[in-house]
Amino acid sequence: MNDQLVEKIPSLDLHDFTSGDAEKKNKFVQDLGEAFQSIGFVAIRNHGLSDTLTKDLYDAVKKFFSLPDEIKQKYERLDLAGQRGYIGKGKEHAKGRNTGDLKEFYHVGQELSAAELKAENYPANIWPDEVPGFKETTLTAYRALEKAGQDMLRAIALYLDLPENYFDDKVHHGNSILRQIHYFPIADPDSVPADAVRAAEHGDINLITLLMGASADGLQVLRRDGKWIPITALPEQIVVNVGDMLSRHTNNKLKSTIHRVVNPPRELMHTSRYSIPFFMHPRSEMDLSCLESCIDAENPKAYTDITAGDFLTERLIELGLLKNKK
Ligand SMILES: O=C(O)CCC(=O)C(=O)O
Ligand SMILES: [Fe+2]
Repeated sequence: MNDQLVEKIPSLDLHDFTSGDAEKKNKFVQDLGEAFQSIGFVAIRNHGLSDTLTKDLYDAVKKFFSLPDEIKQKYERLDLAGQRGYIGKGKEHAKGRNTGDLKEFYHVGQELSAAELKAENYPANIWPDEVPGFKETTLTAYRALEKAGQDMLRAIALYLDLPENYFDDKVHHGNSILRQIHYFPIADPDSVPADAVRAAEHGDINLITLLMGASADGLQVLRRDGKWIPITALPEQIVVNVGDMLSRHTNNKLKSTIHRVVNPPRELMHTSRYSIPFFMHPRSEMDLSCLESCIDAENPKAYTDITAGDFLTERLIELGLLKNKK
């Protein structure tokens, strides 16, 4: 068990894992595993997203969010539980809260043929007509992040003494979501509920999250001793963290660390913040039961058995995105 209390999240180079150098690969696996057993977050470079792609993606996202609310609302489909398209201001709240977050966002999932979507039981993507290039750029980024996520999961599998390809078939056509977020400007800070924040503290639902744009101020992670640590990623890095599904599957060996996005100082509330997390989900049928190798006398089994699909449904109800049908 790694008991270090770090002041900043560790930085790793994904090229060390993929370059074919066995020594570097082993070190990457160990460093990643130790980081995920303690702070639950790392910053990664050489993740496969070019500067041009990142810039094009942000340009498209900024264009979309600058459209009038009435136009954006054309792409809001609340019957899809916020799983595709636009989700309006204040609609999502963190688990255990009622006040909505100060954000609007857009969700993109797997782009598959109609037959494949039906087989997986996924809704089709929704694309805005008003922003040329939005679809192409978003899908290119989706695929690059999915590839980087697959490499990260291979490293995690090795750290857990599982076959390197353990997660491969589980994430093939997985229910992953690219979330483009706009923390919108607020002209009068007194006009929003006093306890409203950009993103209230939460753990992510999925296996791992790959986050573009965390370098802008605001993102903080909760260290084990209760101290909030600001994330300071470099422009060329993306941040990768453990989500609740992976934490559950490893019986809490890997940590899904609570994080939040705090509001800027009052005089900067009129400014925007953008970020783009990729939530890497497995296929709905993945069994998230705690791995036997992570259960022992000191670490008794902490969770009941559940599939990824059922776990997601449970959490979407808790987030206010899915109405409880019971
Ligand atoms: O905006 C960020 O930096 C983080 C967003 C986040 O944690 C989330 O959407 O789950
Ligand atoms: Fe998050």
